[in-house]
This record gives sequence, structure tokens and C-alpha cells, in this order.
Amino acid sequence: MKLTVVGTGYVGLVTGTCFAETGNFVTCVDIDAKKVEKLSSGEITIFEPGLEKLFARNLKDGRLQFTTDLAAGLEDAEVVFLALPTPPGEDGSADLSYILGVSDSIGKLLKDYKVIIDKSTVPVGTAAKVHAAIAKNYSGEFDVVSNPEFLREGVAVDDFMKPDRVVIGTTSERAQKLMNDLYAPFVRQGNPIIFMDEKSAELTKYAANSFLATKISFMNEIAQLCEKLGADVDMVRKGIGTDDRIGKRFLFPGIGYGGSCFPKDVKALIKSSTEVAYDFKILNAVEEVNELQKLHLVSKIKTYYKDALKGKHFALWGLAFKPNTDDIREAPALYIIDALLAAGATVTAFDPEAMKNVQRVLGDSIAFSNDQYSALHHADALIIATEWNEFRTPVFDKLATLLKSKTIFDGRNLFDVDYVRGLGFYYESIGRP
Ligand SMILES: NC(=O)C1=CN([C@@H]2O[C@H](COP(=O)(O)OP(=O)(O)OC[C@H]3O[C@@H](n4cnc5c(N)ncnc54)[C@H](O)[C@@H]3O)[C@@H](O)[C@H]2O)C=CC1
Ligand SMILES: O=C(O)[C@H]1O[C@H](OP(=O)(O)OP(=O)(O)OC[C@H]2O[C@@H](n3ccc(=O)[nH]c3=O)[C@H](O)[C@@H]2O)[C@H](O)[C@@H](O)[C@@H]1O
Repeated sequence: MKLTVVGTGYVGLVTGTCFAETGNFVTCVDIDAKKVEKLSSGEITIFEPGLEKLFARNLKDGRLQFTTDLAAGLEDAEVVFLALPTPPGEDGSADLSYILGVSDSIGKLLKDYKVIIDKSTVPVGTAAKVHAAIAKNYSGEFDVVSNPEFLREGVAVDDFMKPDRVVIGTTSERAQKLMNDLYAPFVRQGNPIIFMDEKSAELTKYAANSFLATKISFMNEIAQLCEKLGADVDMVRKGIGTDDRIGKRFLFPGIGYGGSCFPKDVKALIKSSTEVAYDFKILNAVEEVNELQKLHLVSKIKTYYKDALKGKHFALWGLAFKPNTDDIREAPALYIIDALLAAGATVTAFDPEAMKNVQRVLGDSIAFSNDQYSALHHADALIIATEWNEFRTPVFDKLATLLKSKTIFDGRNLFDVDYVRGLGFYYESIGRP
């Protein structure tokens, strides 16, 4: 099949590459000429494990190409994916200007039947708006399908190639058949393609992300309670996670959820609810808990230093919003840095992949280190903000020698409390005695 993917970011590039991998011919369109130039010349633009190999192979084999020209991209394509940004507007609602702007252009370019697929996360009713935007300029036959994406950054290729489920919102039989053919290679192991109406598909995406965010905020509150009551959240997590009805995953407390999606999607669902006069009480609390949790570790640090952070210097391990990505959108580490700098402290950070992106945002307001150990020089304490694997079993002797004081504030509960304290460290983590 010949496909077009409009928007070549985290979702678009993974989507385009994975569809090319199953034999389709994919043209990725992006407005960013520099990005298109890099990708066309074989340079990958994001860090995503496993993606580079597939990208290189499909580019070489001619199944994947990149352009800034939407008209050229649309030529001969049967299906057109929209993987465009839907950032939060000022009032928290999803900004649909990218999606509707491109839909308007598509309407002017269509000459024959195509299926236009919303892969971006969009509020209920967007498929109808996309349909209307195209129909303004094109009176022929076309279908608009809602096909939300559930991939996680860091494991995006695996999530895309072996999805738990594929959700397709359409009432058109013609579009259903096409989508079924397109996704057949990805669900061979028996995971379902779930067909539904467009609105339900759109809401499914927000419900999934909001439910996962709720799990995290719930556990962050349990962690707060553990700290006050002297219980251990790791034990509570294991104790409840073994119940199939609850499940083991997404029960890790920490420094709040970040990333480009949970924060914005929770906000957008609250806003959508408000628009239909529904007060989504749980989600308001989920968001409030997350805001507080992002600075919980800083509160601990302030308490430890009796609010005297001026002149203190911290080593920070981890900047990305989670491991195995270079993405720093809404990364909790950035909130921690802001709070430390505002209190007069200085920071030297290390992250295996995200330093360039942070440098672009923060300039030289913090220092960066080329490896995790040299970040520790002259630091009063180590702060851990992202659970990269290489941070999990550090050489504690080196930490002891390099740090000014054997002090660790761990926002991701990486180490065994008794072990680290046994080595003579002052060690604080989240929700553990
Ligand atoms: N990042 C993720 O893990 C996931 C994101 N999503 C959703 O997918 C959508 C896209 O997210 P990301 O890929 O993270 O965004 P992104 O910001 O990484 O990529 C968006 C791309 O669209 C391009 N673009 C903007 N305007 C354009 C235009 N008029 N024509 C062509 N290209 C244009 C940008 O240059 C950029 O390359 C969002 O709605 C997001 O909520 C859904 C699941 C996972
Ligand atoms: O819509 C999206 O963009 C995507 O959002 C999330 O994926 P992602 O943001 O890549 O990352 P997650 O692994 O979900 O982590 C999100 C945040 O929650 C935090 N988290 C996660 C799990 C947990 O137990 N505890 C916890 O604090 C992470 O540290 C991170 O800051 C969803 O997991 C994907 O299914 C969805 O497609």
C-alpha cells in the first residue's frame, strides 16, 4: 500500500518506519525542512531504541522517503496519517490548529478517494471537524478515521510492531477493510483490532492515558502516606500489584509523571469535561497530586539543609522525563532544577541522551558533565531524577570519594535503603522508611 504520514516527530517517524517495515511505501511529510533534509540523508532525528536500524533499512530499500511538499506526499497515497502536534492551549484544551490547518490543505489537494487517519491525540468530535475542513474544498468521496496511538517512548518500535490492541474509529466499511489490511501484520499474535465509532476511539485514547496517570498519582499519594506512617511503598506496591485486577505496571511512585502526553492529555480531558458541564473530580485531583509530587524531592532537600540551599551544589543524574528517550517535554527534572536554582543552588547534570535538548532550553544556567561520575565533583549531594539503567548499580566507593558529603536524594527508588545506608550514605527516596 502507499501511505503518507504528515508530521514526522516521535509518532510520525515510528509510524512511517514501521509501516515501511511491513512492505508499504511510505512518504513522510514535515514542515521542518531541516528535519526532512536530515532524515532524507539517513540521519535519524530522535533517540528511540531499535528505530535507527529499521529506518536505515527502509530508507535504503526505497520504501521510506521524506518531503516538505504535502502535494507530492499525497500523490497516489491511499491512506494519509496525521501525526501532528496537539499541544495544550492556554486554557488546557488541545490545540487543533495543526490538524485542522493540514486538513484544510488536504481538502484543496484531494483528487480521489483517500482515508485520512487521525493518529494524533485529539478530543471527541475532531474526526467530524477534520471531515468538515476537508469537505470545504473537496466534494468527492473520502473517509476520516480515528486511530489513536498507544506507543510509549523508549519502547516505541516494540509497542508499534506488537501492539496490545489497535483501536479504529470508523463507521465506513470501505475504510474498515483498508485499516484491517494495513494492520493485519501487526496483530498476527492474536491481539485485537477493535473497531468502534470515531467518538469512542477518540475518548479511548484520553481514557487510557488518564487512567494510567491516575494509577501513578494514586501511588504517589500512597507513598506520601507511607512516609507519614512509616510503611514501605515498595512492599505495598508488590502487595497490591500481584492482584491481577490491579496489575503490576504503572505503580511506581516517584517525582510525578511527565512527558509530552500525560500532563497535556489529563488537562485536555478535564477541559473537554468542563465544556459539557461535567466536573471530572478524580482527574482534577490526579493533576493536583502530580503538581505537588514534582517538587516533593525538593521539599526533602530543603528540609535536610534547613532551607539554606544558597551556595549548595548538586549533582543531578537524569534529565529525560523517563529512561531510553532524549525527550525532555514536561520532564520532572526540569522542575527540580528550576526550584534548586531559584533557591540559590547550582547544578551539574548528566543524562545519557537528553543533555543536548536541555542545553537548548537552559543554556548555561546549569553545568553538564560527560559522564555520571564526573558530575559528582564538589557536589554536596547526588539527586536522581530518571531511572536510566546505568544509574542502578553505581560504584558506591566512587560516589563516596567524589561527593563532598555522602548524601543521595533518589526520586526513583533505585537502591536498597538498608544497603546504601549501610555504606554510610544519608539516603532519601520516595515513600520508604
Ligand atoms: N510522543 C508520544 O509518545 C505519543 C504522542 N501521541 C500523540 O501524537 C501526536 C504527535 O506527537 P509527537 O509525535 O510526540 O509530536 P512531535 O512534536 O514529536 O512531532 C510533530 C511533527 O509534526 C511536524 N509538523 C508541525 N506542523 C506541521 C505541518 N503543518 N505539516 C507537516 N508537519 C508538521 C513537526 O515539525 C514535528 O516534526 C500528538 O497528538 C501526541 O499527543 C500519541 C501517542 C504517543
Ligand atoms: O500518549 C502518549 O504519548 C503515550 O503516553 C504514555 O507514554 P510515555 O509518555 O512515552 O511514557 P510512560 O512510560 O507512560 O511514562 C509517562 C510518565 O509517567 C511516569 N511513570 C510511569 C510509570 C510509573 O509507574 N510511574 C511513573 O511515575 C514516567 O516516569 C513518565 O514521567 C503512555 O504510556 C503511552 O501508552 C501513550 O501512547
